[in-house]
Amino acid sequence: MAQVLDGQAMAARITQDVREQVDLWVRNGKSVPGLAVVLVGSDPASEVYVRRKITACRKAGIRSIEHRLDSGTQEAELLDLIDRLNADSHVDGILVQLPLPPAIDATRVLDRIRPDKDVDGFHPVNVGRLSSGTGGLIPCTPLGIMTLLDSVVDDYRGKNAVVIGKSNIVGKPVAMLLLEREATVTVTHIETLNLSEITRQADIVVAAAGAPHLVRGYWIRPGAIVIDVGITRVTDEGGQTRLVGDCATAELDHALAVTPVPGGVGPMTIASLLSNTLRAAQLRDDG
Ligand SMILES: Nc1nc2c(c(=O)[nH]1)N[C@@H](CN(C=O)c1ccc(C(=O)N[C@@H](CCC(=O)O)C(=O)O)cc1)CN2
Ligand SMILES: [Mg+2]
Repeated sequence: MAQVLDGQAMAARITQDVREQVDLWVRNGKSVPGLAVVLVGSDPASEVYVRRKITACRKAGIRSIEHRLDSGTQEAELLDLIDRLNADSHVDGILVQLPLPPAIDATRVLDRIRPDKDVDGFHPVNVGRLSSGTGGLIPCTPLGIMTLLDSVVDDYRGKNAVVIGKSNIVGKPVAMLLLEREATVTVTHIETLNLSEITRQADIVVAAAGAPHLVRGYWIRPGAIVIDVGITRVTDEGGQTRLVGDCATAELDHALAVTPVPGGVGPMTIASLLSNTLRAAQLRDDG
């Protein structure tokens, strides 16, 4: 049987660890780290994620400040809010929940966030730092994936890692992080030909295509590690909805380790946001 990497349990440990570091930070006379959470519109999934982020902040002793704007908000109004949060010394991290309504240019909004408050790691300065291996804030899902992988991989050198998906949020940054550890990285996507032949060469597969059960048992070689990033809500014949990952996990008994959906990468995304917020507060304090 493959080991199931319990993201929920690992996220709870990270939250506790951040809590202890925040308490120490405050005992040393520093101000409580603050995270501004911006939600535009009422996308149901975004509502769930934002709620979870705010609950996680409370558990970690981080002050969260919620800014909810209606779906008709003008881009200028949102940029104005970002400017105010950038200038507010009580705000260490700024998070704009994605997706934004189509009328708003998400790139323009994310580029407006001060790089040192960009706890999502989406600003071009942080993207550039990640690709040049020179620090910066790392996007939350890739950071969570690396923490999960680190629990089963000692040394990435000589390992073949295949990433499925080329998004700016997951695929590209996780490829950079794996490359930084000196894994041999292949980035593939939904248009890649002979995908299963490529994944069969992999020691590590990160599936982030958003395609339910794309990765079948025969795609994975015995002893490989499989990280399932996809979360798709499907409705079965009885009208019941459930979450399905990118991997047919029931066919992966021969893997060394797999992440479940739900309860794998998702909770680690939120835990990584807490670590990034504390880090942003510390980096800003250090000057
Ligand atoms: N500003 C950002 N927007 C988005 C990000 C992000 O990192 N920053 N990532 C995703 C959504 N996301 C966080 O925001 C996220 C997705 C999923 C989970 C999660 O815990 N999933 C659960 C299942 C959830 C459910 O029951 O529906 C799991 O996998 O166990 C957390 C955060 C896009 N937007
Ligand atoms: Mg402060």
